[in-house]
Amino acid sequence: MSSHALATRPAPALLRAARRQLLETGSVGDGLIAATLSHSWQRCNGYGLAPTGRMQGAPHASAAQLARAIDHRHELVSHARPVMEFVFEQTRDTDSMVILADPQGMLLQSLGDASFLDRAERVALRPGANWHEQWRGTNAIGTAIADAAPMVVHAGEHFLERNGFLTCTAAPIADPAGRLLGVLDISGDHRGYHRHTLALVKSAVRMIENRLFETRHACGLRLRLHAQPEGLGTVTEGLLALSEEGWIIGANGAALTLLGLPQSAIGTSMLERVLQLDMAALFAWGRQGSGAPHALRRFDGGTLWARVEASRSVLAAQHSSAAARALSVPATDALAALETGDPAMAATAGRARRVLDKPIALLLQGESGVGKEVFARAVHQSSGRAAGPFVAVNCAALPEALIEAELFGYRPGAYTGASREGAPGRIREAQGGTLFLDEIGDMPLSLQARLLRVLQDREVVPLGGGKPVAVDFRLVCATHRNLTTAIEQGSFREDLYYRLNGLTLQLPPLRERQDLAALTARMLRELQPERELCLAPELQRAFATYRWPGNLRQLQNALRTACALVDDSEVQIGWAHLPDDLAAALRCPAPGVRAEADSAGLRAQAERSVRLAVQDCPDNLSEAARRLGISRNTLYRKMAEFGLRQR
Ligand SMILES: Nc1ncnc2c1ncn2[C@@H]1O[C@H](COP(=O)(O)OP(=O)(O)OP(=O)(O)O)[C@@H](O)[C@H]1O
Repeated sequence: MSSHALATRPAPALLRAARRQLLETGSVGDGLIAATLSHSWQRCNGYGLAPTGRMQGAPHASAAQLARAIDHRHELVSHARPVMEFVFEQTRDTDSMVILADPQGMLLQSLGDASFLDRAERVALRPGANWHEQWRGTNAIGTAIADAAPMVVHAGEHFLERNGFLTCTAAPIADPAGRLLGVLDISGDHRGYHRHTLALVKSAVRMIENRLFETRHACGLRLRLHAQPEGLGTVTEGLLALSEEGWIIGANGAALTLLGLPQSAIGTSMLERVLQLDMAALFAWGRQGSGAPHALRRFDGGTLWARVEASRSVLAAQHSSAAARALSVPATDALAALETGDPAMAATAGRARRVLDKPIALLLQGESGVGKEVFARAVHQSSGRAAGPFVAVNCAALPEALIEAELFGYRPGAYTGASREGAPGRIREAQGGTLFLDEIGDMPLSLQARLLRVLQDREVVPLGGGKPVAVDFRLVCATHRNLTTAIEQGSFREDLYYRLNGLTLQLPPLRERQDLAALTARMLRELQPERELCLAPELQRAFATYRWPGNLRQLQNALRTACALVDDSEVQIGWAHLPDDLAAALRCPAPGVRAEADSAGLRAQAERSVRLAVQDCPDNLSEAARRLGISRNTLYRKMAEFGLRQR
């Protein structure tokens, strides 16, 4: 990370000359002031900010919004707080304050000298205020976010003159997957400027990042790295989290520096590419458990010292999968293929694995597009029924009469339009395998009663009568609805719910997953196996803060488009390769405080998008759904909600 850390600050006269030039010509000539500063000033000019006079309405969160934001970032806040207190102790009585901000520039918490607080209050340097550059011009917090780098903004370097009495030093805080989590800042009276403040902020950020890393990867395979063995265990050590196959799934900044890797390597690189090492040896060291440092060779000949740590369960799992490999049994099941480093997803797969071959029905819950059907297939493939059929039925897609025939089968001539041969029905087709009932919450009540009978009696009676036929299948259901609410409202049978819900598994929405980088890398490999494509770093950052309303489906569609647009000579996916609507959504400043309240606006926006997509593809709703990054079922629901009719 480069930092705008000048040993000496530019003279006020130089700053004045540069500012005049900016206001007169719209840009600042090379060499007058540091490039980081002139770029930031030009951005502020572009935002239409005026350096003098009254400030335009910057957003300020209400107490409830602030509490929600703190709650949303509770992991960051809880790890940052003790470090902030430590930093505050170091800076006490220096007319300054220590501040934590979120990635949108909203101040979450602060600790300050009483003597300075009054003046800070005047420029809204208090929790709830937003210090994004767009509102407050060049400032250490906002500019550190914009440049993803540590930043010092001193006195007249602030774009708004009203902030000129401040000296501010900030550094971004990244999570172990390289995503921006927040910013730590020390702000004070400009007369108290001290060059060592930058070093203090940087090491405080390192402490917070290391604490986050230790919590996130407490259960996996970890490597501590340092150029000297004595450096292991200190705040300067590199920290790496690895998957069993050796993928780098988490890292702190020091580890990336030691290995000479960019942040984009997290989730996309294997450790064997940068170090001469054998994963089996790594596990063996972990099993020794002595904590002794081992020497590792970089391909450039340098030596690094490493300490290996792994939880017992990881070591045991690796041991049994190594044994399975030795017996040439597939080492990983289909569920393992869905684990790309997200702890919630790994826990869900682990719970499913425990009941794989037991007669326990699974109920998958999660938003549209999180991969419920993919998960159901993986359960099937990992189970003893893998050789049998996997039959998926979408209960929301068909009218009641058809779904009844589709599911339970019918005898010849059972109803008008029935085929002459009759049909066994999807339940019987699942014989010996898995029946997946998607959108079970949308199943009509009358069919719920029939399904309940099938599950109780384990036999099906086809429509039109006849002898019951015994059936044996594994049931997996999925819904995005809250079935308990549906029961209260009388639209779902409670007795059926208990039959379906042997075990409920919750699949996390993409915005909450910690493995976005690894997941993206895997999707890119699957889409273009013969190429090594990766995301441009600025896109990675934008992806990490986006909400992904369409979840994995939306991500996969975006990457599919990008793969189609990227030239053969290119290795990085950039803005130009994204679908226009996604690029626009990613570019618009993160919603932060402003958009939160505006759910009516969001609804109107959603309605507009759905109308446009349906207008564009009136005869192909699958295509319309694909463009919107939602499933066809969701599109039908949205069309009904917005009063749009199918042609
Ligand atoms: N682990 C994964 N890796 C790659 N792609 C995935 C993964 N999980 C899901 N997808 C992709 O995301 C899309 C949505 O998956 P799926 O249909 O399983 O979601 P869903 O939760 O059942 O959606 P809905 O509720 O809308 O039916 C599919 O195109 C699928 O290929």
